[in-house]
Amino acid sequence: MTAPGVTGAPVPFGARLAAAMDEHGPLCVGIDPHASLLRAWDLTDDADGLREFSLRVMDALGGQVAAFKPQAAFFERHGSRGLAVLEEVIAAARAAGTLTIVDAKRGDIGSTMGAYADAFLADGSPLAGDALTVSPYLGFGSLDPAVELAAATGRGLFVLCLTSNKEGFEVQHARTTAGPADAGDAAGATVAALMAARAAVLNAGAEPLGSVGLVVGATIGDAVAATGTDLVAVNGPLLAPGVGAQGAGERELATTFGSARRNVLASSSRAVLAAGPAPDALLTAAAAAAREARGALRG
Ligand SMILES: O=C(O)c1cc(=O)[nH]c(=O)n1[C@@H]1O[C@H](COP(=O)(O)O)[C@@H](O)[C@H]1O
Repeated sequence: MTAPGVTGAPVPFGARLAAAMDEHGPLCVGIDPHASLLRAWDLTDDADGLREFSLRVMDALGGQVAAFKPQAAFFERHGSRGLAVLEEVIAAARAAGTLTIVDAKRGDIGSTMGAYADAFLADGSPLAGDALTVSPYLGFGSLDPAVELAAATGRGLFVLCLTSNKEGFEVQHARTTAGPADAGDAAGATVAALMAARAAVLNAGAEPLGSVGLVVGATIGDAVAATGTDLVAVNGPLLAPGVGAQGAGERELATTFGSARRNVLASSSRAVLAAGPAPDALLTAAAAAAREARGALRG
């Protein structure tokens, strides 16, 4: 269920996220219920423990942060009961008025991508949050069914561009050769720059922010410049995982994104979750992470 605008059309995700970042600070809390975290919280590593963990996070932080990002893998590892918990988490976030980015990193072709879009982006689907992470490495155009359904329902996408893991360069820094006929100026560009250019076309003219975002890890050092990726031109939200447990902090956030930093949504999972299970401690950890993100990205 998307938030209706004045005209009855859904308010686009980019506008809703921009407002949430202004209100709560540019921080997304990732919900990654690792087995080790369940143990640390004295919970069982099964669907019951997963449910208890996730709903405690919702209770402690719902309405207090710009967004949640449940990582689908940690729900899928508990089978169908785990997926039911993911549905419950999405509904709880909606009830709390907090945006949800479902981190499922889907990517496929044609009608199969259409089915993923139906699952994660259609009104009424229990797995549909406010946005979805997607992988463009079957070609950006393979994401068209998701792009179209997200636009129609006021939802957003985060397209993997420069990921936080050290292996990503093999694909993302590679250069296209002659380039397909429709690549235009991007022919011969790095793959990352091409993905960003494609997102920029979709977000052109959107205010205050388009709804087709990119994932750009906060751990990538000088990769934005090295790949010639124009993050300002994207005019969309930039999801920046890698904060906290993967080692990035205020300095990395401030230096990685340059003049695109106002569009960045920093994302931290384990570093916030490890503060639990006490609700006050979770809230304190999230507030500290949000303060740091605000200082680094909006100071
Ligand atoms: O799409 C993502 O969120 C993502 C992209 C990326 O490049 N790197 C990355 O770590 N992530 C996700 O962000 C989360 C990071 O968790 P922490 O390292 O615990 O903060 C995990 O759910 C990852 O799957």
